[in-house]
Amino acid sequence: METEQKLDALQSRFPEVGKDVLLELLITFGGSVEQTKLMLEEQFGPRDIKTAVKREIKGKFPATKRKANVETAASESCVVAKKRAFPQKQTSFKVSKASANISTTLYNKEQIESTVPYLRFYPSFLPDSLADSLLDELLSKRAQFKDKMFHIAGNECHSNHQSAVFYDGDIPEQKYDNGFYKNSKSMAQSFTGNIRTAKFLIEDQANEVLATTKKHPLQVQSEWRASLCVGNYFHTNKNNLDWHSDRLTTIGPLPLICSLTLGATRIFRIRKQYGESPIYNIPLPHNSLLLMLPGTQEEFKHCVPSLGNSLVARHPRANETRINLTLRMSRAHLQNNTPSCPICKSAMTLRRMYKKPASRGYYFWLCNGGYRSGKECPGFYFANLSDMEKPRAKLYTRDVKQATRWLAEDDHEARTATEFHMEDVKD
Ligand SMILES: O=C(O)CCC(=O)C(=O)O
Ligand SMILES: [Fe+2]
Repeated sequence: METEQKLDALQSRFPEVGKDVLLELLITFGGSVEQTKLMLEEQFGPRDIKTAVKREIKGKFPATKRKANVETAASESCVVAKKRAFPQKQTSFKVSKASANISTTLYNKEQIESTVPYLRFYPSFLPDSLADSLLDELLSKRAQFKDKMFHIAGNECHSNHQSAVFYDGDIPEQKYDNGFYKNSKSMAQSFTGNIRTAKFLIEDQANEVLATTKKHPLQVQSEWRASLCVGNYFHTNKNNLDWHSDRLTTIGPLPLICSLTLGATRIFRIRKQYGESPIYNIPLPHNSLLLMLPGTQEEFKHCVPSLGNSLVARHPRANETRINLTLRMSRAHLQNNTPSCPICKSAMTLRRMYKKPASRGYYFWLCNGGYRSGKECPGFYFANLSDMEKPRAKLYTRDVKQATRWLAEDDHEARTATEFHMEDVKD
């Protein structure tokens, strides 16, 4: 097929992507329409979905604005600020397949850890007095938790829970996730004394667990230190957090994330990113610690639903309010060397492909300009993370053979897929 024909074929499937960008991607993939299509589907959603579903999306998104890839759209509880073109119902499309699946509730440490081995669960983790005073402190800071603001399909959206980002020490110039959210600045705070005390106890627990696991070269090799804490404020049972996996941009591949719940008991849900996965419901009570071990963000999605029964128990002082703190370790060189978008120069977001077995596991950089400012841009690079720990590393490539890839040990489907000529690809 001639290049022009290839471009026409791609354009008919992805009318929202400009021809110049398609050409750039086609070159990146050595002229392979199949591989370019895989990558685009990763961003924009599959194109062979059933007509009914297609029609549903079409009706909701004008063709020019359909870039809001379904994945991203579903990843935040979105309340459209200005226009009503982006319906909240969109979320239900993305999860409908999984919702039809069996959902199982895991009530205790043994059930949680044996069913989802990527998780560790510790009820009543902090000393009671510390958990209570941390809860009181955060309740009193409610005004400092802000809506996350971002764009989907050109519309300004607000999350329907509030967030704050706490930094260990001074607030850095370079914000969490490279200022992914429009209001990253106003969400920034320094660790309080209580958060720092909790951090030390959580770090000890985390390092004890990590010492029992095999470290992958992409993981943090040193002791795990929480330098960053993302707080989520769920004022009532109506506040929720939709299906997502946590962004890897500043915390890197295979991160450990430690999640502490304070206040009301709500359901936390988790399911595999791909395949016919059951949904697991995990009630997280006050002062429980959930460790999401390396690989959890790569292989699973999680959410805190606002279903009527998501509130399991009120808290004597916080009532329906639940505050969640997720402690993370940012990787300085990764953050400093995030590439700029080759098209619009915005900062990019680090993600991992998972939808198709043949491309699953590749890390890639995606322009986040559209999400932050509303100006849509499909800028893309593969991620080459081999020099991630070096101060001035080039962490991107157009060559899939140089791209960093991680596959779960039990992902036989992807390990045996051939479309990407696996024997040529560095794992
Ligand atoms: O509130 C929770 O339990 C989960 C929070 C979360 O997923 C996040 O901050 O990314
Ligand atoms: Fe999360």
